[in-house]
Amino acid sequence: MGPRNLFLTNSPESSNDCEDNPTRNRGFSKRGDNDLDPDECMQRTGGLFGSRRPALSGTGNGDTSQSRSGSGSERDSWKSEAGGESSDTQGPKVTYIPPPPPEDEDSIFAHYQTGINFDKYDTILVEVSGHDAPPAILTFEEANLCQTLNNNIAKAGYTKLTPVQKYSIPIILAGRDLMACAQTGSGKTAAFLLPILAHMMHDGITASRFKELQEPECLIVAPTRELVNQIYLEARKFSFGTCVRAVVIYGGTQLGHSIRQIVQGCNILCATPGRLMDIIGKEKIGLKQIKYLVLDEADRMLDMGFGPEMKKLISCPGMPSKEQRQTLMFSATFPEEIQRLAAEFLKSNYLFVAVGQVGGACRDVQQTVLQVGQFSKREKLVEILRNIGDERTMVFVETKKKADFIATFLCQEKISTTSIHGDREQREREQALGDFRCGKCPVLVATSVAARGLDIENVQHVINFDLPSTIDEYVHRIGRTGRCGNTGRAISFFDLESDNHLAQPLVKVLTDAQQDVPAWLEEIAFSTYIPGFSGSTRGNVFASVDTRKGKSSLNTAGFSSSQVPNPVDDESWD
Ligand SMILES: Nc1ncnc2c1ncn2[C@@H]1O[C@H](COP(=O)(O)OP(=O)(O)OP(=O)(O)O)[C@@H](O)[C@H]1O
Repeated sequence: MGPRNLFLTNSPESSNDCEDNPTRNRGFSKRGDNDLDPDECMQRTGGLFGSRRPALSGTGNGDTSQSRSGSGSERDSWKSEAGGESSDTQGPKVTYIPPPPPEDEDSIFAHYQTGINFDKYDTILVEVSGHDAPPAILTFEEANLCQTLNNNIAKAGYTKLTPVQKYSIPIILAGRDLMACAQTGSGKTAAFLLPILAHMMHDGITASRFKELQEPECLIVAPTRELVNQIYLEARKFSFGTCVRAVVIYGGTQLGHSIRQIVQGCNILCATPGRLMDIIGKEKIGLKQIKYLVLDEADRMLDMGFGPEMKKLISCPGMPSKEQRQTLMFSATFPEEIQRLAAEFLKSNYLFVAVGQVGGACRDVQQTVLQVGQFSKREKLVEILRNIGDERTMVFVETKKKADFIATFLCQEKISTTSIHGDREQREREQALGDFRCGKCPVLVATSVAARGLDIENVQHVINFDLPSTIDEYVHRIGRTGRCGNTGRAISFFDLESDNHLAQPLVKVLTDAQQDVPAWLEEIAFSTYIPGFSGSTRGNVFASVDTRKGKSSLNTAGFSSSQVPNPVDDESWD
């Protein structure tokens, strides 16, 4: 079974798609980029939060809200820009209506098993910084959740808290703002959903009913459509049997469909930024009642790609000030400069939870780095995939065109493959993910649009056909395997022509995750040492704790100078 319509690139639905902009646009670009697809989101650069994107031809896919050169003050520019999808004259309408998820209880609570290393989570060091942090809880019982929530937790197969849950749940229950950083696949979604739902239940939320303007209590934003959909399914699962209604809206789908979902009632809104701003602009969502604002993959939501949108969101009319709402940020990576930006969204007394090392890779993923030149990559990939057999494998490449190209190539090699990237129509993306999830196509070729958050059962392998531009992206990509205590493998092709700037951070990530570091990689890391190097676009590749603690403490949990050759020291990895 081959990928369908692989060459339906540049479809009208997707030409605005800004999900495929990896953190490459945070500055340091490793390649000449000549072979890269035009990355629309590069146009968003020009200063953190400061830039306005130039007008694109409005195609109305709803994941972007540019298209108007808004006039007037910054404060009300949200409205004119948010009209991005509203004009029917701006190109073909998006008509895709995603199929509703199954409603039966078994499907709602379907889950995969925790892995053999689940109990090892208990040994991971956790650091909480900030004042007056409530103590961690050790069991779900200690959280004192209502019976319905406890039933749902049990039906979801959760018997034991993960570390990020132990610390985050009491913090959120205590009403505190939170920035939490924990390894991929360690349960961050439930860490924010459960306490929010507990509060809502406790506050005696009124059942949602049909209204033209809905005023949700909770807003969850995430960078990709598939991820918000996944968060929505989790919210629906945990709110099962309650009167809390969760709704999901995202670009690439019919706007009218999003509106119809919302007007039926909405307590928890899960949204991608562009579609959210469109809907706010259409006055279908009012923000006055927002008590919880969650930024999942928060570092991504605040970087130059989505940061301006998030800034607009918090200055939308009606949005309660940070003092009046609870703001929660979660990610596996949190570069220092982004932590500083985040402060604008959070109360000054926010708490910072670091489970293990900020930006560290999950130790349940066995990482291998192979030296493979550009022209040998395809052959090597086929060799590896033939050895892997039918085990589910995600193959990451750097560009959308390459994703199509490699997927087609693999199909020609009789390896059942599908692909997901920002130039595919939403219908195709969902079909691809579905085919991969169910094992029909055990190989998924993906761009970074699939790097973050996706929780797919049984992904045993991640192959970085192309290494990403940043080490953060690498950590997220390999985190698609080795989830929830299960083990996984990641193989990365390191091209000496283009990847040398990643050698230092890679050595660091491998070492911290107790992986073998190839001698040749260490040598490159050593020889490409640049004092004050800030490649990889992370201000400090090894920021390990709360930036409020200052530089000196940043190194405590992250870096041991004995782990890399001299003269590289903590600071020099900056
Ligand atoms: N306490 C728990 N017990 C059992 N399973 C859990 C528990 N918490 C979470 N899970 C499951 O673990 C998987 C990973 O959780 P989740 O997707 O929330 O991870 P994450 O930390 O957000 O990962 P990422 O950084 O990749 O976004 C999910 O399938 C989730 O249902």
